[in-house]
Amino acid sequence: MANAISPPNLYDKVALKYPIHRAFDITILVLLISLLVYRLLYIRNHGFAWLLALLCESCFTFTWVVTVSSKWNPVEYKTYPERLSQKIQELPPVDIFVTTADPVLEPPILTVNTVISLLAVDYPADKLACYVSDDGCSPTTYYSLVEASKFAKLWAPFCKKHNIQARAPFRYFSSEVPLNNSSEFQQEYNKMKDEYEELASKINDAVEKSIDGNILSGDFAAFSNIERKNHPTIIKVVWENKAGISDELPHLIYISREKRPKHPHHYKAGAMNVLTRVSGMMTNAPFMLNLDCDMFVNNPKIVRHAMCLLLGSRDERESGFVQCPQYFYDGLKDDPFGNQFEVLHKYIGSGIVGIQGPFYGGTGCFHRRKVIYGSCPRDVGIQAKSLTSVHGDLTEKEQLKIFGNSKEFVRSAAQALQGKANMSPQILPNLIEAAHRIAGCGYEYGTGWGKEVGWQYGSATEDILTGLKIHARGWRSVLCSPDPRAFLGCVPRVGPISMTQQKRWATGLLEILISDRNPITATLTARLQFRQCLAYLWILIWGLRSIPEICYAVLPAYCIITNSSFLPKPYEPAMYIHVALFLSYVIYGLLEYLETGLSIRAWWNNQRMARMNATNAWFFGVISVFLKILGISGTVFEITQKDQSSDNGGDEGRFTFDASPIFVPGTTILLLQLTAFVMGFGGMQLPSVDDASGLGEMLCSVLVVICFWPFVKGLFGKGKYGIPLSTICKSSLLSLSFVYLVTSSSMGQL
Ligand SMILES: O=c1ccn([C@@H]2O[C@H](COP(=O)(O)OP(=O)(O)O[C@H]3O[C@H](CO)[C@@H](O)[C@H](O)[C@H]3O)[C@@H](O)[C@H]2O)c(=O)[nH]1
Ligand SMILES: [Mn+2]
Repeated sequence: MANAISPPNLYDKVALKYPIHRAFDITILVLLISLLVYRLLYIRNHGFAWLLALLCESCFTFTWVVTVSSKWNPVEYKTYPERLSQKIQELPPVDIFVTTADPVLEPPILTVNTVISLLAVDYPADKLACYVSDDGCSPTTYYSLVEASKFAKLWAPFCKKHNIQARAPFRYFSSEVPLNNSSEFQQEYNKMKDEYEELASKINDAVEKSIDGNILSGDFAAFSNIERKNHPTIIKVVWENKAGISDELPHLIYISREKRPKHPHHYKAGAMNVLTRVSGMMTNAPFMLNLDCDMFVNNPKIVRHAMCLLLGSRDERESGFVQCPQYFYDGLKDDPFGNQFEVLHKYIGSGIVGIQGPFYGGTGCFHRRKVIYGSCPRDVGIQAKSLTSVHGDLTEKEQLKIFGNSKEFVRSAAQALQGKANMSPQILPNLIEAAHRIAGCGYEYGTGWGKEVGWQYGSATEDILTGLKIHARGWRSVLCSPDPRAFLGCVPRVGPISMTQQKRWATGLLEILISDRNPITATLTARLQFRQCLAYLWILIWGLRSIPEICYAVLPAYCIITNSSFLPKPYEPAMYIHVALFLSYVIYGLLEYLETGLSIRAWWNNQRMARMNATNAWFFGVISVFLKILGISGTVFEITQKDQSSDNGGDEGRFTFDASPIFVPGTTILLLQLTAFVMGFGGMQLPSVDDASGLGEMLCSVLVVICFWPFVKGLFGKGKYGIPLSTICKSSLLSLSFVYLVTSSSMGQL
């Protein structure tokens, strides 16, 4: 029994080697620095355009430095769930959280599929409990869950018996009928298919009839006469695994937390904290898995894979949390909206994994309950008091202050902090009254929730902020990327929706950067590693990057209009720096895409979307943070619409527009280039001093137009494919004022 003495590893950490990539990284860095040196040396001979180019290129160089640092040591984890039984006696309990917020933007059938797939995972059912938070307070969602739990009682055994991979029924039944000739399987398959169709049609009917709030009764009475943003807490035990049987269904609990108009509810972070507390009181599992409502289980063994990482390391500090990469299903071909992030995951993602560990991505993540409650890794010892207010020596009074005024909850939290599982199984319905109190909107007032413990408030990207807080206390995190992929979610399939999402991210990230919880402070005063700080900066500066991007996109047009230059002339040797930089950047990008198995078209789409997102969505992120600082408006979490299959009727992937001001910057940049062409070719340029614009500026301007080609099409498109007239008017006005201003000020200088 050699195994008993030294059990095998539950996982391996493998360093990945990409020497060619490193060569490109360094080459581009050297070229960028040479460019900056060259600009500085010749700054005296040149005008404003040169200075602006220098400033923009300094920003790009900084971005490149943080990118290279983030990518430098890529790492991958391999997990061996089949060895779990040799290493541990009993699998630990896991509480699962699913959040949904709007039955229209997030159709209940999607949420229900996610929940069903979770109820059917390959893990002892008595060790799981699934909590669904419904910020939409929708009786339709509740009804759908009740019906879904009935279906899941048939579905889970079917999946386990036949070892089905796709455990979200809509996914399973939308693929071809599996080749299994046994008549028993065929019979069961047909039965399950009928059952699922019946469930889907029931849910569909409920959505269409949209249950009338005045006539709700019985089990639904709690939903009668309420408003979505003004209602008491509703908690319902949809299904309880009373006898604790491992092949029954896990518990399923519905929660709609209290909302009142005057109380901030902190969007998803607020919902997560309520889920944390209610589950703490009911099942108090030491591990928690959280998922957005559209992320279904694609690898039924995922909880076991995660356990390899959570239980397999000698020091639990190594795995403060386990994040699965966010992958999507049914993404459009060649990623026209640049939002599938495959290349990003592969290179930057695995690079960050090699530093202090992946960022928390908001979904598909396994947390340790005690880490969420604010604890530090053991080895931090005496330092803990400076890193967290939740340390070993808290009195009960202090605990009540931090965790809120509920003795029952504080007792469960103390257990969780000691890493103990819930010893005595509880009868769930008996706990509902106490649970109501901790789900109330006044409960957190004056406590540590949102700041010292739980999901962090104050940013629209609560995920990054919460993960940052955890890393700052000295925890590391791990990436779990089994084959097949762990979870799959929806990706926006329409341009404007994707842009709104990017805007929210840029907003939330910038909110973190300017707050006192930024990574620089965390490195100086806490235990965030220096290179992890650079990795956080790489993502937190998304919004700010819009400013040099916009300036650089306007620069060629500016130079042509004012007849000045920001590039060396074609015969000057310095031109080689620019050409080499351009070529190595393009070749490197193509290499990454082709190696990932993507097409050249996908590379181009991503490049162009990166420019369009930066100049439009990210810029609006900056504006909304600016308005927040001025106190003019608060930032909001605009929910991403999940199912847009019918929205783009036949012409999927074509960019569409709406009347949102988000498209003004892009349209203006485009109109400026067009104006510049007219002035350049029409001989309307200003007379030049000695530094006339030339071929370089013209080519750059053409390149900008090509990047903004969807906007060119939008200028001439009709309906949703066209840029609305109001946007064109605003942009024309902006462009004209710009041309007037720059020409009149240049004339003044002559
Ligand atoms: O008031 C709210 C708003 C949102 N949500 C839920 O939050 C999740 C994420 O919202 P979604 O609109 O899908 O945002 P995405 O941009 O797709 O989400 C990404 O970015 C978010 C941070 O901006 C993270 O929280 C997410 O996990 C991550 O997937 C969904 O389950 C929502 O139901 C709530 O529960 N309450
Ligand atoms: Mn989402």
